[in-house]
Amino acid sequence: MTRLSVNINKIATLRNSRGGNNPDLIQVATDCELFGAQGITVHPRPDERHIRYQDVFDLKQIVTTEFNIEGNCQEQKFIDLVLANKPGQVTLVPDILGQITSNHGWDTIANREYLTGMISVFKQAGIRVSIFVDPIAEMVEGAAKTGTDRIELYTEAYATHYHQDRDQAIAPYIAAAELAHELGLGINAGHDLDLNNLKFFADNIPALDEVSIGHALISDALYFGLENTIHMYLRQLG
Ligand SMILES: CC(=O)[C@@H](O)[C@H](O)COP(=O)(O)O
Ligand SMILES: NCC(=O)COP(=O)(O)O
Repeated sequence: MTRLSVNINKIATLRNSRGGNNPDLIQVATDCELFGAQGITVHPRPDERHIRYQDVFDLKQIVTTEFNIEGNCQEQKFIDLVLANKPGQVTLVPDILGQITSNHGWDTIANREYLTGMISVFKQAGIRVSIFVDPIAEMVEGAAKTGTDRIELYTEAYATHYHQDRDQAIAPYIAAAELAHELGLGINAGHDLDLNNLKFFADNIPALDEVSIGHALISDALYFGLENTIHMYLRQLG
């Protein structure tokens, strides 16, 4: 069954907006796991707009499911943060400074040598590595040559086009996942997955190991409550 990793970036956004500790990020992470989340994901960014580097150290002490740290390994501070905390998984995302959110996967062909070197650093530390890629065959093939354990399919395009034509929206992701599986890569997915589009995605993507979901899930929790919302998302994953 596909595992649900809850991204708690937006809890930190709310907390930071008033400068205090409400909502308490550590308590929310603990409760997410209590409510059934099978992983906790954070995406510390250099401007610390939401997840702060200290949050990662604090979360490492209490996360009992799988801890997934996402971010840009082109920042030395990110590399040091991950190696100091040794999460179960690191997800390498090619963000550039000032992006409102992540909006593209790696060019795994142009960055093959760089990614191969970075991936070996984290794997030697005993950390599973996933790299953020678009559902493009050449990028998946390039990912397989870097030594990464998994890819994370960037699902914004699927979410954007889901309502117009869901079969057309998911087609490149099915093809990319089939290729990744043939190449021996694990398959994660994330970005803009929500209660409307998640079940169709999970039902149709072969060998999907994990989805990481944050923005929509936390937004839904404002209406349905966090415990109920996590259960609703888990039900979509069957
Ligand atoms: C890589 C990915 O798709 C998510 O981690 C996303 O980047 C969330 O980041 P924000 O919460 O800052 O939008
Ligand atoms: N890797 C995707 C993630 O962690 C959360 O993305 P989103 O659900 O906040 O768009």
